[in-house]
Amino acid sequence: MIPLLHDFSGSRVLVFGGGPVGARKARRFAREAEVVVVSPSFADADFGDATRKRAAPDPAEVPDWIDRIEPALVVAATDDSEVNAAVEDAARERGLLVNRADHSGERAPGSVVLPAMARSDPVVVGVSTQGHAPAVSAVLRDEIDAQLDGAGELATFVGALRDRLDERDIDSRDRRDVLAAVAASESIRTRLAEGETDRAHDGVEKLLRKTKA
Ligand SMILES: C[C@@]1(CC(=O)O)c2cc3[nH]c(cc4nc(cc5[nH]c(cc(n2)[C@H]1CCC(=O)O)[C@@](C)(CC(=O)O)[C@@H]5CCC(=O)O)C(CC(=O)O)=C4CCC(=O)O)c(CCC(=O)O)c3CC(=O)O
Ligand SMILES: NC(=O)C1=CN([C@@H]2O[C@H](COP(=O)(O)OP(=O)(O)OC[C@H]3O[C@@H](n4cnc5c(N)ncnc54)[C@H](O)[C@@H]3O)[C@@H](O)[C@H]2O)C=CC1
Repeated sequence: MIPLLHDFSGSRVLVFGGGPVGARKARRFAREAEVVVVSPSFADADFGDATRKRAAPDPAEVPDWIDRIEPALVVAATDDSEVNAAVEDAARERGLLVNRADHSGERAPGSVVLPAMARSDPVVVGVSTQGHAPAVSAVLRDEIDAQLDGAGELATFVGALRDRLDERDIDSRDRRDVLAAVAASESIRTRLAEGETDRAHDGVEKLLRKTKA
């Protein structure tokens, strides 16, 4: 399996199953997609901004739900494996992305796994065991999360620096060297994490003088 980032803004996601797992998936996707959760009952959990529809479709009724909602991705998170299988089949027939929450290990071709995630926007890290051991993904995610201090600020800062360098007369090799040096600079990252943006800019100027840019 290959990790990809997919932008779901403007898309719909349909979740079958309103238990804790359906809620977790709904919350995740509701950050940017319009999410609908179909279930006969809903756990006392945070579903983000998802719309809840109370219904218990049997396997034969699943395709109709998908055709009505027109999602880009479908999640099968019920506790009924026949319903989950019908969700997977109907999604696949329609060429939609499908995440099946009740399967691990060997995956059907074309299936989607949700990784454990650590974020320091705009930096995002996903960890997966390709379905084999989700608890391991969660532990590794916690370890990575502890290392992300200042990562988001650094990415935002270096992104803006790229634009500023485009306005300077700097050759492309020097540009790359400066960006790599700033990205790797512990002191600039620490200053940014502490909100000392001016001092981070001083650090950049020092590096630029070294490359005579
Ligand atoms: C294949 C996958 C499908 C998918 O994409 O959903 C899947 C499948 C299954 N999970 C099961 C169990 C658990 N899942 C978790 C936790 C998480 N599971 C997540 C993802 C995935 N789980 C995908 C693979 C990810 C990868 O590649 O590593 C995370 C990372 C992301 C998320 O779900 O958002 C999230 C961490 C969230 C976070 O902390 O952020 C815990 C730990 C806990 O709850 O504390 C347990 C109990 C311990 C255990 O059993 O290992 C079971 C058995 C159910 C049963 O037997 O009842 C199945 C089905 C099966 O094994 O058949
Ligand atoms: N991916 C993951 O991280 C995990 C996956 N699982 C798997 O995911 C499944 C769901 O986990 P939980 O939320 O903990 O289970 P749960 O049993 O608490 O919730 C299942 C939900 O599905 C609903 N449901 C039942 N029939 C339905 C139908 N025909 N249509 C729509 N909804 C229906 C139920 O009303 C309930 O709200 C489990 O059966 C298990 O196989 C379990 C733990 C973690």
